[in-house]
Amino acid sequence: MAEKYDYDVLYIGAGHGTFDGAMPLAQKGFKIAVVEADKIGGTCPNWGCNAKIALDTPVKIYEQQKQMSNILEGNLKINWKNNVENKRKTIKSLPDMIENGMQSMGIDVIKGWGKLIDKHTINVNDNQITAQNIVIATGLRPNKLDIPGTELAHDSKDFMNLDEMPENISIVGSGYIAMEFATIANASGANVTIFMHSDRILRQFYQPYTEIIMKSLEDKGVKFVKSANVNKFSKENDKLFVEYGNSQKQATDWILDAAGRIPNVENIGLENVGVEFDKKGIKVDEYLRTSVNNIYASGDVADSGQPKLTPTAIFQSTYLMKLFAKETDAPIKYPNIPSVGFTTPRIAQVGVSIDDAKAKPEEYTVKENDLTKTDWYRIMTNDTIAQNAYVYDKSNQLVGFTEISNEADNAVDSLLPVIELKLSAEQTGKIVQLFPSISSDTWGNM
Ligand SMILES: Cc1cc2nc3c(=O)[nH]c(=O)nc-3n(C[C@H](O)[C@H](O)[C@H](O)COP(=O)(O)OP(=O)(O)OC[C@H]3O[C@@H](n4cnc5c(N)ncnc54)[C@H](O)[C@@H]3O)c2cc1C
Ligand SMILES: NC(=O)c1ccc[n+]([C@@H]2O[C@H](COP(=O)([O-])OP(=O)(O)OC[C@H]3O[C@@H](n4cnc5c(N)ncnc54)[C@H](O)[C@@H]3O)[C@@H](O)[C@H]2O)c1
Repeated sequence: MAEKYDYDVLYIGAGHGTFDGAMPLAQKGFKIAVVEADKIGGTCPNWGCNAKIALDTPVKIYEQQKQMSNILEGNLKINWKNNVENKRKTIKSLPDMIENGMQSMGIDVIKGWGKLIDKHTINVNDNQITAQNIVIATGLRPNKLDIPGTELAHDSKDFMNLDEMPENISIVGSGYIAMEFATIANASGANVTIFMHSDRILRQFYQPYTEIIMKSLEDKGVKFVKSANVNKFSKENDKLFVEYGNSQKQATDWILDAAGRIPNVENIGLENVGVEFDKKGIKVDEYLRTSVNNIYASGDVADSGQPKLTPTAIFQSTYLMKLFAKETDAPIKYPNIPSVGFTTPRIAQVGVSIDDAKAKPEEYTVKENDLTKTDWYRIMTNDTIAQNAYVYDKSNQLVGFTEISNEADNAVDSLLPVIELKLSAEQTGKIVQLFPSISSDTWGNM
């Protein structure tokens, strides 16, 4: 293939929006190049999911051993230096593993900044490379607050590479990154203050549950400043300050700006070829095609209306593989994409949310459970927070599920086939789980 052009498909960016689809496409005989300006693998392995979960795993264990202090003796604590070192060790091999994987399938991996010159050509390292189809998968970057002193604040990447845990940390924002990193910093001994834009945390999730997470963090010493209106970061002598509200000011040692992430759409030549974009990302149709017919967008940079998460990026890059290989000519049809906040306890959901179900009682019924009272599994670990809610449609089909508990991620994962494949009661009745296990509890309550 690829007679007229150097490549059949050229990807800009080497994250999940690219490699999950590019590798099987190369295996099918397509000639492929991947251009990456930074670390192979992109955000998720290096600065996102994998890096974060490596730091968080000791935090979950630390919180659970505190719950079992009636049985376990001694006071364990988190050694931050060791935690960061272990995280570095754990993820170190991932970029090479992904690069070797791509190369072994015949993909040319090109290190450098890719920029569109025309609809079939990109410039990288002063070389022009042509391709029949181009996929832009350049991801997101932190949205630095546009306020005086913004350069005094740090981002999530900096947090995960802190050599010492500062005594006092201020976090601006109350989304995924703010809440997950507040959980980690608090368990690691820092005094954490969260400066909220509004009065809600983790706004994608069911508010009564997120309020429980907020209360739980408050009980552990985290301070929340609601509707803070942070307007300046400043430095006097060696002390940093977060200035907010009406001339209020708080001293701190380290500031995490977690006020969201924005698409990488600049300086990649989108304007040169007429690829349309706005602040939500690159506009795509239901084939992930941009406004230029041989240029596609995948993963976080695409404004696809889907949550900007790794499962979305994997699904999109895999869909493009099938489209390019002519294994499908159908528009992309998304599965129910699950999401989880890795706080302790976790909050996770899939399918129809509790809010949407309660807003349409004529369409849905919601069955809520307090698992700390009825679920011996959680009683054993002394969990004080464990609730879930099953959403059914009028035919009694399970269409949504939300849980707040230490095992919420596993509970949601176990129900995905029931929701996605619309398994009937007869079908689910044919399946028995391991016992005791989270999925046996989760299915048993269904
Ligand atoms: C702290 C943090 C924690 C997260 N935790 C989770 C989680 O637990 N679960 C989850 O599902 N999601 C999580 N996410 C989100 C997840 O990481 C992203 O959804 C996923 O990585 C998106 O993949 P992508 O390929 O679209 O973009 P990215 O992985 O960001 O890859 C884009 C790549 O493009 C490269 N690039 C950009 N411009 C150019 C150019 N011009 N030329 C060449 N290369 C270029 C970049 O260097 C980057 O490597 C987290 C994100 C962060 C920041
Ligand atoms: N567990 C996970 O799946 C996970 C974890 C971390 C990150 N992510 C992904 O990474 C991306 C970024 O996460 P995030 O936490 O940065 O984004 P987010 O959108 O979850 O949160 C952004 C926060 O910034 C606040 N904010 C916005 N503008 C502000 C302003 N001007 N001043 C103060 N606060 C402001 C918002 O109110 C919100 O609380 C998301 O796409 C998310 O899906 C996912």
